[in-house]
Formats: sequence, structure tokens, C-alpha cells
Amino acid sequence: MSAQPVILDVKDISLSFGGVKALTNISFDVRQGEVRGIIGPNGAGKSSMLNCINGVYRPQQGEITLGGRHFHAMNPRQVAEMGIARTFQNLALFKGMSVLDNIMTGRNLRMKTGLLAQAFHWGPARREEIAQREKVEQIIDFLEIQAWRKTPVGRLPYGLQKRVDLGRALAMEPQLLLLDEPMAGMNLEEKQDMCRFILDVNDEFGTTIVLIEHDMGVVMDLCDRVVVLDYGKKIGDGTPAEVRSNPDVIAAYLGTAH
Ligand SMILES: Nc1ncnc2c1ncn2[C@@H]1O[C@H](COP(=O)(O)OP(=O)(O)OP(=O)(O)O)[C@@H](O)[C@H]1O
Repeated sequence: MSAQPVILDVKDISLSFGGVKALTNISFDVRQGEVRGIIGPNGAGKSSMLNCINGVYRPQQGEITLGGRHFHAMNPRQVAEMGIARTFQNLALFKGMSVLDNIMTGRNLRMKTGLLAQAFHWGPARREEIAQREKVEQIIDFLEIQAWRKTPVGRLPYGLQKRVDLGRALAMEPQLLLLDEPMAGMNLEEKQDMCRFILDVNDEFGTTIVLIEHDMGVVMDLCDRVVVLDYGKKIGDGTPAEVRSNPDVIAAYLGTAH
């Protein structure tokens, strides 16, 4: 793993909301093809970190280097065009729309024909839609959700909705996938399924993954390397075995209810 190039380099990022320091001088890197975890107790700054990477928050200090390009802050559109997709802690799906249509929304950025041509199903737009549909069907097969293709997402159990959200992100064919607590709120079986899909995405598509997780056990099973945050500061960084035996990490986790 250490031979792989760094594709995302986070340097000295600080972010405050008024008087609250959400992140203080955070630096870490992500290597191509790895599963990188960000863990930490409640309010540690995990979501804030992800939101700096995907351009939702603008840090007051620091720099992010992505694929060799330096940014102080990015906008979400730029981020998507650079091949970063994310899933959300609170699902961002269209509940009344089918599984298929929800995943199709992830293809928008890849559509070449204009909206007007799409609306009228003109020749090239029609052909493009068929090609896009094929890609979406592949993702549906991959995630084993064929049986619910036409079901409105709002009617599915939570674990399956999370899988559809992953499908929407995969439809963007990302280089880097950011997962915000992909296992939160799931029962044990749903968690095991999601773990398997995350590892399969990493394995079969070679997608680099950064994931936020509360549950130490999950991270230990999934991640190649882990960053540990506590009160906005980095207190650990290394392999799961290294961070698990780090006294600062142990203290931070023993000091909370996790
Ligand atoms: N938009 C915001 N406005 C004000 N304060 C914020 C905002 N977003 C985050 N914070 C604060 O920044 C700190 C870090 O929050 P963040 O959500 O990043 O932590 P987290 O590790 O993701 O927590 P959790 O595990 O509970 O999701 C917290 O003190 C939080 O209250």
C-alpha cells in the first residue's frame, strides 16, 4: 500500500464556526486505492473534515491537494468534476422517486447532451439515455437491488436506502468516494452487507475510499489506515493496529460512551 501515490493531501486545515474550533491544524494524506478511515467521538470534527474536502465548508487556514492541484477551498461542482463523490449521514435521496431514477441522478454530470435535447428525447439524447441507463443497471446488479428497481425509495427499509445512496454516488464513477457514517443506524446484518459492498467497490473498481465511522470495530475491519480526531485535533494516524494501541486514542474513546 505504501508504494501507491498520494491522491489527496490535506495540509494544516483549520476551521472555526464563530468561537467553536471544529478543526485545528489537521494534516493527513490518502493514497490511491486505499480505504482510509476518519474516526473520533461525537463532535470530534469528522463531518467538518469531509465537508472541507468536498467543498461544502471553506477552511480559514490550510490547503488541500487533489490529483496534484492545490486548493485553499473548492466548490462542490468542481469537486464532483474532479471525481469525488460522497454519501451522506442523513440520506439525500428523492424519497418519492424510484431506486432507478435516484441512481440516475448520479449520472447527470456525465450527461453530454443539453437539458432541452433530453427533455424532448431528441436522437443523440435518446441514445445517450440508453447508454446511461445501462451503467445504472450495472450498478443496480452490483448492489443486488434488482428487486426494488421501480420501488419508490421512501418505501424501502433504511439499510436498503443507504445502499441506494451508495449507488447514486457510484453512478458518478468517482476516483475518490467519501462515505459519511455508511453504517449508522443499521442492524447487524445490514452493517455486514454494507461492509462487503464497500470492500467490493474498493476491490473491483479500484475506488479510493475515505470513510467516517463512529464504530471502532467497523473501521478496524475495513480500513488500511485511520486518522483519529478528538475535539478538532488529530490524536492518531496509522494502521488500525497502531491507532488501537495509541494511548491518546484509548483515552479519547474511554472518555466517551462509544
Ligand atoms: N455548521 C456549523 N455551525 C456551527 N458549528 C458547527 C457546524 N458544523 C459543526 N459544528 C461544530 O463543530 C464541531 C465538530 O462537529 P462535526 O459535526 O464536524 O463533528 P463529528 O465528529 O462529525 O460529530 P458526529 O460524530 O456527532 O457527527 C462541533 O462542536 C460542532 O458543534
